[in-house]
Amino acid sequence: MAAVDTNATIQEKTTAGPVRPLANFPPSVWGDRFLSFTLDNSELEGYAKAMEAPKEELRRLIVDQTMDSNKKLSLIYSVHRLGLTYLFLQEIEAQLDKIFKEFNLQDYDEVDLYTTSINFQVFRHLGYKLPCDVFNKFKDNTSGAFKEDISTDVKGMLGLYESSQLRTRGESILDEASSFTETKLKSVVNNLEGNLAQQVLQSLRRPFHQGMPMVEARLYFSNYSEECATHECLLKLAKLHFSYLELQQKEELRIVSKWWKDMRFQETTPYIRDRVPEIYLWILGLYFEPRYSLARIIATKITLFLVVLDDTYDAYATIEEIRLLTDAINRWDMSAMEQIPEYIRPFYKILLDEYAELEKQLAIEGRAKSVIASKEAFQDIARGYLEEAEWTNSGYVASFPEYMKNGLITSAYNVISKSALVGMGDIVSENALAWYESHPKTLQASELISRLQDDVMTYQSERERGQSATGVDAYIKTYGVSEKEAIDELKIMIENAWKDINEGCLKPREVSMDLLAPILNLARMIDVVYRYDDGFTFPGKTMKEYITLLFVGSVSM
Ligand SMILES: CC(C)=CCC/C(C)=C/CC/C(C)=C/COP(=O)(O)OP(=O)(O)O
Ligand SMILES: [Mg+2]
Ligand SMILES: [Mg+2]
Ligand SMILES: [Mg+2]
Repeated sequence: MAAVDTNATIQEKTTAGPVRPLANFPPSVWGDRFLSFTLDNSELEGYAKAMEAPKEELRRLIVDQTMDSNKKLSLIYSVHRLGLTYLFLQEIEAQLDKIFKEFNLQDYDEVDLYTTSINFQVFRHLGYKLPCDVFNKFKDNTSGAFKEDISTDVKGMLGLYESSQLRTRGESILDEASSFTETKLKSVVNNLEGNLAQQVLQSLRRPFHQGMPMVEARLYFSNYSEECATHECLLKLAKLHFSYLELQQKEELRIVSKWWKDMRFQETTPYIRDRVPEIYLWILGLYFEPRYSLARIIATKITLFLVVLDDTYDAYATIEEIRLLTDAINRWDMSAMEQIPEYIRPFYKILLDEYAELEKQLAIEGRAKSVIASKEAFQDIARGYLEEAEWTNSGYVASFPEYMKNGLITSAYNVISKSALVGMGDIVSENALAWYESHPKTLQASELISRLQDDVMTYQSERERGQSATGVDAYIKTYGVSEKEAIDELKIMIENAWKDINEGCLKPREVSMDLLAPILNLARMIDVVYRYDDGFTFPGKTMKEYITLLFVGSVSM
């Protein structure tokens, strides 16, 4: 082996500057693709106008007193799966209040598994805790296991599988149902055909409850054509609604893409993950309603700041630089510019300018507090990222409880959910903000899911890059178990956190569902991005598929 020329190596080291934990992240999948869209407002208004008639017709159907309750629930189910609930929320809740009040278990004695599961899903999705006892009759009284004969009822099994995702703690029949139905569906899926095959494949890949609402609505429209065709007005409204949303979302994506390009992040901090469409998709996952258009743009920008921050701390800055930047973020003052490294000054200036602009805008509506809450959460996560960096720098492996205390912060779900509130308007009242500030159980559960699901999917590459703190390694160290056992335990914690979110969304709720939805949907987006791999660092699968479905090509229906 040739003698190593130590002089050259030493020489290289001094001119090349400090050693940096570079990650060489894969480049953007999309480049400037979404910059060229131009919104035709008259086209948008045309869709809005065309929606009026089918919307009125559907409203009449929803309030129709002569309709049988199971048929009514089945219609509401399709409305919900198509993402149309928000257009009829009062009417739907009035119907469900009435039917739920009349509920008694005996009425379900003769109802088949599929209808029972549709009813169960509608009630649970809309916040009514229909008892899971409605499924008792499908279990064998002696063995206590699910009756084998239901496993030939594929639609019923599929409905039971989707129903089980809505379970809360203590509903053991649904714990069993989830694994029982998943096993059965996997064993038959290859022998199925047509829509039913597509429906089973779709749910096995990701159940509706863990999916991204906007995408799930499109998939339901494609794979449940029979259910969507029960009423002409439903089909018509769904198509027009998708067309309307697509134009609005393409315009929002253009706005944030142009902003990102104008801010020149890719030039000033080239080491970061260039993921603008992916982060916009993530925020779209929180809420797709047209009224939250501005909110999506604001939350996308702040979450893009988080990507710059996370990648700077994880994949570029030295520990000294991290300490200086964290202090500057805590000081939140332009005078701190001179203390931070040259390369991160543009980011710091844009960060402070953007927040100052938001605070000014929201102060006009008397709602600057939501901006301040987001800013304080941003300072909090910078301190959380510094803690991780200090552990890595010293090689310290935190205990699991210590890791999780910091990990709920570095999950970023506190700062993102608070940033999502900024543009939501008057629904974000003082007590809504106070509830978020109280760090409620539902938010903690969403943070835990984000932190631990990400760790399960990224710990190996982070370990290779010398990062000492991940949930997996902290768990192994604290409880002296194998890597596999640690991961299994983390997955159980994630499953239980889902049950807490499901519980938190049931009536009587602490706050309106409008304020809970971003938290629930943030947990859903973790499933979308990290169920099978690190879908954010490597966005060529699910995220690419979803972005293509929603923003590439027109609504072909
Ligand atoms: C943690 C998590 C999934 C956050 C989701 C919310 C979000 C979009 C945060 C912005 C930073 C980011 C993309 C972290 C995920 O990658 P990573 O694996 O580099 O995050 P890590 O450095 O915190 O592990
Ligand atoms: Mg990272
Ligand atoms: Mg990080
Ligand atoms: Mg990670």
